[in-house]
Amino acid sequence: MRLIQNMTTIAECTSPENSVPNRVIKIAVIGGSGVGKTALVVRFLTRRFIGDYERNAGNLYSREVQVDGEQVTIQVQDTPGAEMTDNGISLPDHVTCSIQWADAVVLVYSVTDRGSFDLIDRLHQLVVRAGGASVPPVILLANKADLLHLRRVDSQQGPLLAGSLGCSTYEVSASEDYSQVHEAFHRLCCQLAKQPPAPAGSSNAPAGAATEKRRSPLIPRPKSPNMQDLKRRFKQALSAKVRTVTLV
Ligand SMILES: Nc1nc2c(ncn2[C@@H]2O[C@H](COP(=O)(O)OP(=O)(O)OP(=O)(O)O)[C@@H](O)[C@H]2O)c(=O)[nH]1
Repeated sequence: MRLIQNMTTIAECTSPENSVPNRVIKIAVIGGSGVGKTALVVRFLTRRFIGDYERNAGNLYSREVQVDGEQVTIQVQDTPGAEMTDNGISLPDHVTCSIQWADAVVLVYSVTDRGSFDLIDRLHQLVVRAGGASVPPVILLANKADLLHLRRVDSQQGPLLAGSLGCSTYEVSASEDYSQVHEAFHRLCCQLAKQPPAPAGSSNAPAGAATEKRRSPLIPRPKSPNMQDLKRRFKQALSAKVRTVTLV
């Protein structure tokens, strides 16, 4: 519970008498600035595309879903954008902590932003280093596929890069197509759900017991000045079936 203090979560209504804790699947979403990380996370969790976000300080979203017939809690950590600088890569600490915390990582670039594509290799190296002996599953998302006239990364380049990194890739559009986004995240969740369950008595333990050693116990949470605004937006976006919960 400490991990999700002071964070906005998005959850479907659940039965309060359900005493068996759900399996928790933790996913970190990382990539360059403005590639659509928040838009993708929100699209996956709420089906909605909300086109207007403040710069992301790193929020954790949570939702209960069915994966292969099992009720699981998916926690998705959105992260601030990484940037290439003259001295290498500029990476908020939050990103590294999120990778250490996660059971799986979603790497995102925008097909309209060559720089964000060039960052992926470096970000993947970071994931491999942070993972040590147990590198988490990774998928590569090429976002903004709808912006044909602004494309700067050919559609063949994503699969080539993914092949060299040993991960799956999906070309998606958070704004135009929910099903592609859902398929990418859902397949990842299915893959994680097949891993052995966490050891008894550790509800915050990762899905794979072997990966426990690399987990960061607590992600430092930058206080987002935009939290109130985000809450308002999500309340608008959520359907009647879904409620917004803030855990303090
Ligand atoms: N056309 C189009 N625009 C998109 C898509 N995904 C995101 N956007 C837009 O791209 C901009 C950035 O989206 P965000 O979701 O805030 O990107 P981010 O990666 O979270 O940004 P940072 O938090 O600044 O790193 C917003 O104006 C979105 O509306 C997409 O698939 N197509």
